This record gives sequence, structure tokens and C-alpha cells, in this order.
Amino acid sequence: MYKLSNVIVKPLQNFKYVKPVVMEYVLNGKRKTWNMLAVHKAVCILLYNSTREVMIFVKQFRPAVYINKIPEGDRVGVIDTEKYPINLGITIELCAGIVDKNVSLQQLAVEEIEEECNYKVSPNKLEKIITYRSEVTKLGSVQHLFYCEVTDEMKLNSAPQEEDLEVVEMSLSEVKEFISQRDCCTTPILLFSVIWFFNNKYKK
Ligand SMILES: Nc1ncnc2c1ncn2[C@@H]1O[C@H](COP(=O)(O)OP(=O)(O)O[C@H]2O[C@H](CO)[C@@H](O)[C@H](O)[C@H]2O)[C@@H](O)[C@H]1O
Repeated sequence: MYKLSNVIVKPLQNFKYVKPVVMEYVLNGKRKTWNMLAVHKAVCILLYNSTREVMIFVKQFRPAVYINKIPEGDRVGVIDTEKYPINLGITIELCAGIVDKNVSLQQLAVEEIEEECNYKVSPNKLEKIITYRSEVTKLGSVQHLFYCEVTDEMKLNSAPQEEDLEVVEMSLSEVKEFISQRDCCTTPILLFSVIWFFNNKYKK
């Protein structure tokens, strides 16, 4: 389903989703500077379908993951996609989205679940797990993690709204196998939320 071509890497001219900034400060009497990226807040949701006992994740192509698999010398200008195929940048993640609207976090999570995974849930089905900080050296952004249990009855018949994203269902044994890999192309928050699930929701 994924096809990658015409890849070019160049310095960013217009900053829309990330803003590089430098902070100058004095800490314990010492002058310091720190480079960082100002980014949006986000919501992430661990989705569990209790009808079929599967977790629901999303699979997508992430340019930042792709570029970090390419040796530095080959990372500028036109990228050879024969040498560096698309699978280098494919991740499995939680359903997630940026906080870009003035509505409750639960409402934002509900909208992301519908757009990305095609389930209709009400905001009171969202259970807050934790608010944490992502990548504290260069981002430090606030992220909110929720848990949501869904059933097959809550699944919508319409086509998914996100075309570049594939919904992936994993049985609980597949999830355990997935997180046991030595090199797992996922996010720390997916790993954490799955462990949280086995400790708090599924004590069989
Ligand atoms: N850097 C970027 N450059 C260009 N376009 C961009 C962009 N960031 C977002 N976009 C655009 O904004 C859209 C909406 O983004 P989402 O709300 O789906 O967040 P995303 O899933 O990328 O990351 C969510 O999930 C991951 C983890 O899974 C979290 O780290 C993240 O904070 C959270 O928003 C994207 O489809 C894309 O078009």
C-alpha cells in the first residue's frame, strides 16, 4: 500500500509544525544556551477492542524515522529510494493527534479515534492514564495518554478518513511478541501503555 518516490531533504524554510528556538539563560551562575523545537501538545489513545480481544494501532510512514535510518552522508538532497526503501520509515503507533482545537482533550481523542480508526465513541469512554513530556531534550512537549475500550458494535461502516494510514489489529499475544523485539519501530508511549494495560486491565 505504501509507495515512496521523489524524496528530497533540504533545510526547512517555513516553520508550521515545529519552531526551532534557542533559549539563553543563567543556571547556578553559569551562562547557558539550549537549542530546541517548540511543537504542539498531543493526545494519544490506547484502543482495545474487547469483542475480539485485540489492540488497535496505526501503521504509517514517518519521515523523521526514515531519515534517521539513512547514514548522515546520504541524508541531503535527493534520496535514493532503491537503496533506502520506504519500510525504513514505517512505524506502528497509538492512535494520536495534535491539540489544535479549543475543545476538551476527551473530545479531541474521540475525533482522532473516528478519523484514524473508524470507531464511534463518546467522550466519557475515555480513561485518562497520564500526562507526560515527550523527548525532553529537544521537545519537552505535553502529551496526554488515554485508554479506551471499544467493541465491534462501535465500529463505523464508512471508509476511514485518513488515507495514508493503515489500522493494525494485534491479538494480545501478538502485542507481547511485538514489544519483545530487539529493535521495535514504535514510540515509547506505545510500549508504556501496553505494559500499563497488562498491569491494570488484563490481569489473566
Ligand atoms: N512535522 C510535521 N510536518 C508536516 N506536517 C505535519 C507535521 N506534524 C503534523 N503534520 C500534519 O498534521 C496532520 C495531523 O497530525 P496528527 O494530529 O495526525 O498528529 P500525528 O499523528 O502526526 O502525530 C501524533 O502522534 C505522535 C505519536 O504517535 C505524537 O508524537 C505527536 O505529538 C502526535 O501529534 C498530519 O497528518 C500532517 O498532515
